[in-house]
Amino acid sequence: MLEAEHLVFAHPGQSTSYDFSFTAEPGEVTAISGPSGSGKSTLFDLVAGFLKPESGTLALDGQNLIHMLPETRPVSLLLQADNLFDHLSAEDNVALGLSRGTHKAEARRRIADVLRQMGLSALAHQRAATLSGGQKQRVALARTLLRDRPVLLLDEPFSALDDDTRRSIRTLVRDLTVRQCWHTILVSHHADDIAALASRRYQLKDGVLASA
Ligand SMILES: Nc1ncnc2c1ncn2[C@@H]1O[C@H](COP(=O)(O)OP(=O)(O)OP(=O)(O)O)[C@@H](O)[C@H]1O
Repeated sequence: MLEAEHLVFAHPGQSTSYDFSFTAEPGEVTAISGPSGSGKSTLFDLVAGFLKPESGTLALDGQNLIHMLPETRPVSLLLQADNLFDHLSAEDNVALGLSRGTHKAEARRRIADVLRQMGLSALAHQRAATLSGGQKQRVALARTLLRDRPVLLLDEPFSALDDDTRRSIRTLVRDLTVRQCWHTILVSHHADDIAALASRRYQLKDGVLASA
């Protein structure tokens, strides 16, 4: 279980002080919604380690993550767009999810495997710049699968997609979350995304999270 207890933070020069507490279970999607400017990105930055809280704990299965650097945290992040390097192929973007020192043959096998699982084998050598929005999110998810960190932060990942693509990427997120036992946290303004995916919901208002 991922558990945040009183993660307290204030941006310099801002009057709002955040005090975040929440839990996220493995194999489940936990949804967080709240108006623009309510602090959703701030919360993600605290979980990912880009911001340091003034106090509080953030623990995964009892291990405190607060002192871990962003690159070593058990966390992956997927945004609405711009998750890929446009000049690299789909395959090379996915390869960025591999840990350093993976043997070449093993790397090739694992990359080909996740591309196949995500239905992307035919696009492996295509430059990311030439992919559709849905294909790009699929490639980004393939990289996340290769990385396989237990916490997945999703910041409006479906917003730029048409309805059919949105549904198929949503299904992928749900299936991967269950299969990989990820603690997936979804920030979304869309009630239908939340209804389709979330087992647990929080509303962010006035700097705190309330169960919704
Ligand atoms: N680096 C910063 N320095 C000062 N204030 C900041 C900084 N980053 C964000 N803020 C402020 O903190 C508040 C919360 O911002 P945040 O981006 O977390 O909100 P959000 O809920 O993600 O918004 P949106 O839905 O529009 O993306 C806003 O008032 C914002 O202006």
